[in-house]
Amino acid sequence: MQKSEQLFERAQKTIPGGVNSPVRAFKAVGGTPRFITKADGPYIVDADGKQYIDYVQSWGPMVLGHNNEKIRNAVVAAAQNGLSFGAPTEAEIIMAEKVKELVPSMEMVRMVNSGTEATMSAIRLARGYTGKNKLVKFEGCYHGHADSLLVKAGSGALTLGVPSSPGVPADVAQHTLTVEFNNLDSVKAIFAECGDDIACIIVEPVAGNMNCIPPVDGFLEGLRAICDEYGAVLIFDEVMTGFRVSRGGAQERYGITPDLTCLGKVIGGGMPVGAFGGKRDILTHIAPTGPIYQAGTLSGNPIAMAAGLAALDQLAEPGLYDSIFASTQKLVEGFQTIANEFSIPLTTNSAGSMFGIFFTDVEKVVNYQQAINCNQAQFKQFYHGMLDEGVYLAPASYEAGFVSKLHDDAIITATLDAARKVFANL
Ligand SMILES: N[C@H](C=O)CCC(=O)O
Repeated sequence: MQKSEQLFERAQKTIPGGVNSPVRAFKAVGGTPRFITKADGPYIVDADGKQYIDYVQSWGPMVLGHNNEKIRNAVVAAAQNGLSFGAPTEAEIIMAEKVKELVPSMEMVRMVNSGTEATMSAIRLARGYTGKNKLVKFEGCYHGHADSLLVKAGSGALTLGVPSSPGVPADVAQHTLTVEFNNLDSVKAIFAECGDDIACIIVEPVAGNMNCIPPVDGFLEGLRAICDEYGAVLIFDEVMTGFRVSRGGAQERYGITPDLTCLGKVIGGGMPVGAFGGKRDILTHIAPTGPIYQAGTLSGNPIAMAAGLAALDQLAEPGLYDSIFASTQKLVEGFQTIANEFSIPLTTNSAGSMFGIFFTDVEKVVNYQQAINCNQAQFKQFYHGMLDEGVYLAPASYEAGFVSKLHDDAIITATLDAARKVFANL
C-alpha cells in the first residue's frame, strides 16, 4: 500500500480530503483509499500493483465489466474526429432513439453530463410543468448533490454525517419533503397535508444509496396512484438501476411507468454522461420548445455518445441479464450461507445485479432505519478483511454492490472463498 499512501498524502495537499468525491476517501471504513491505475473485466489494480475483484464497478455503470473492447474502440474511433463540437450530431439522435427503444416511457430524451444534472433538471421541469414548488423524496435516497436533493440524503452525505448539507439555504430545503422509503402511509399523509403544492415524487426504485433496498410489493404502484390522484409528476431516478436491474431498468422489472426517468453514467458505458426523459407532453416544456431552461455545452458529447452506444448495443446479447442475475444470486446466497455457518448476524438484498450486505439480525432490511442501525464496526472489519483478500467492495456500508457480465463462476467462487476466511476471523 506504500504508493497509495504516498499518493493520498500528496493528494491531500491540493485536493480537499485528497479525493474528488467524498465516498472515495475511505472515511467510513478508515485506512488509505486505494489509488487505482487500471481496470479490466471484473478487476481493478491499485498503484501498488495489487489486483482486486471489483464490486464497485465505477458505482454501477460497468454492466459489461471494465475496459470493454468495443466501447474502447468506439471511443478511440470517435476521438479521431474531434472531442467536442458544442453543436448537434447524428450520434445524439441515435442515442435518443436507442434509449426510447429500451425504455419506452422515455418518449423524448435530453442528454446531460451526470446523474446530478439529470435529477436537478428533471425536478426543475416537474416544477415548471406543474406550477408547483414542493418535491417529495425518501429519507436515505440520494439523487446527486443538487441543493433541493441534499436533504436527508443517502450515499456519501449519509456516510459523512451531513445528510442535510450546510450550504443548502433553508428557503430551498423547505420545499423538499422527506418521507420513509417503502412506507406508502407516510407518502399519503404528506400528500393529504400539502398535495396541492407538490410538483413531484422522486424515488430510486431500488434504493441503492442506503445499501440496496428493493421496493416492497405495492410501493411503486402506490406512488404511481398518488401522483395520478394529485397531478404530481413521478420521477424514477434510474441512475443505478437503469439497464442494470433489467435491460429496461427498474420500470421494466417492476412494471411501473414513471412520467420522467433520470439516467446516469450507465448510458455512457462509464463516461461522464446522464440523461433525463419521459412523456413528450412534459419534455416539450424544456427550452428551446418551451420556457423551462436547461442547457450544457458538453451535453451529448460525441465521445460519450460513441461509448454509450457501443455499451447499449452489447446489452442485447441473449442471456446476458439472466447470467449476471444468476451470478449475483450465487454471491448473496454464498455470503448468507457462510455468515450462518459462523453465526454472524447478516442478511442480504439483491435486485438484478445490484446487491447489499447488512450486518444485522433483522430478517429483511426494507427501510432507512434498519439500514443505518446495522453493525458498522463489523462491516468495517469485514471490509478490510475482504480488501486484504483482494476483493474491493464500496468503502461505505450505505452503498450497493454491483456485479458485471465478467463476474463469472470462478470470480464468484474466489470472492466467497475470501469471505469464508474473513468471516472466520470476525
Ligand atoms: N452512491 C454514489 C453513486 O451514485 C457514490 C458515487 C460518488 O458519490 O462518487
